[in-house]
Amino acid sequence: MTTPVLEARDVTMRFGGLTAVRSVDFTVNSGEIVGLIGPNGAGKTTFFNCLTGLYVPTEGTVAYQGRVLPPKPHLVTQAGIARTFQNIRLFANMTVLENVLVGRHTRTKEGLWSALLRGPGFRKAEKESEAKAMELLEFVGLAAKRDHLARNLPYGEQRKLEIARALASEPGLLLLDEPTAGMNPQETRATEELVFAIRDKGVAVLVIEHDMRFIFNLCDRVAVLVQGEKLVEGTSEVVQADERVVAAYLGEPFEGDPGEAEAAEVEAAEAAAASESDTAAPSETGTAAASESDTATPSETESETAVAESTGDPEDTTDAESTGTTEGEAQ
Ligand SMILES: Nc1ncnc2c1ncn2[C@@H]1O[C@H](COP(=O)(O)OP(=O)(O)OP(=O)(O)O)[C@@H](O)[C@H]1O
Repeated sequence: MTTPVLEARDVTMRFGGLTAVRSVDFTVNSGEIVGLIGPNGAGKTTFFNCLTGLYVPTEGTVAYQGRVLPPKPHLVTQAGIARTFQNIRLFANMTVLENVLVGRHTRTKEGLWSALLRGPGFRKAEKESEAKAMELLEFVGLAAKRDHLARNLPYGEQRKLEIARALASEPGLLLLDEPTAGMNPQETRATEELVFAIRDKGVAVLVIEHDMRFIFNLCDRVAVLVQGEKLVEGTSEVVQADERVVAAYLGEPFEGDPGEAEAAEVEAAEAAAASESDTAAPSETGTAAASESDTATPSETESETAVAESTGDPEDTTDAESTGTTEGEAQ
């Protein structure tokens, strides 16, 4: 029987005047792999951050196994939700094993004094933790590299290590933010197998990814965010066949487009402003030239944006998201 693991209700996140996520309802059931897709800037990571307590949603609630979660990352992890990040976040100068042991801290009972005095209780707990961490390293295929520094692992293995560390907190739900970003096809395929194996261990998975083949192969259900709103949700077949999804990715407007009302408002305001200025200064010379240059500007800006966007995708490897965590990056 499937039961809801995660239930987000009416989640909205605003940054000043910008609504990045708008009234999103979302459920992940036990045993499911669910995909969250959408064009750049659709609000996917913001929504993840609301689920994991990094952001306090402006409105709405997030519940895990029926209990509303406090918006605090460590309490969310303790409750049973773990995540990886778009930009890899490992302790670069720690070993592979140590990175996984850090992930276990929410599941160990030994306190600070016990750790400092290294009493028998602490040593026993430490042994158990190490055995569990090694099991996870076997699971992701990194056991042989237990003593390597995280920073020396190849990129694909750093991603695996992040997943092992997330699993170390023994979650019931794992959130993966672009797990195959920067991977070659073989690594992507291996990640797909790994996610299936995680699900088979009884952990539900929610994954954000831009690689559509990966998503549609992997997921039992896919939700599409566009401009902060959930546009479509269904099986891979349903989502792939929905013309609104294709239009959203191609940037074409469609009926009921979440941005349509706003665009109409802006157009109406611009038209009103133009007709006011026409009435105010009907005989001014140079109006035509000014309006020509005005119309030229947006397309110049667009092409600048297009160039900026086409010069690679640096965000995934070097930029840190501002999360307030104290973790170091491996790169
Ligand atoms: N901390 C923040 N402060 C202000 N605006 C933000 C913040 N984080 C995200 N945004 C804005 O919210 C919107 C959604 O961004 P978000 O990163 O969630 O999108 P995304 O779907 O994850 O995009 P991508 O696929 O490119 O990672 C964007 O317009 C972004 O600029």
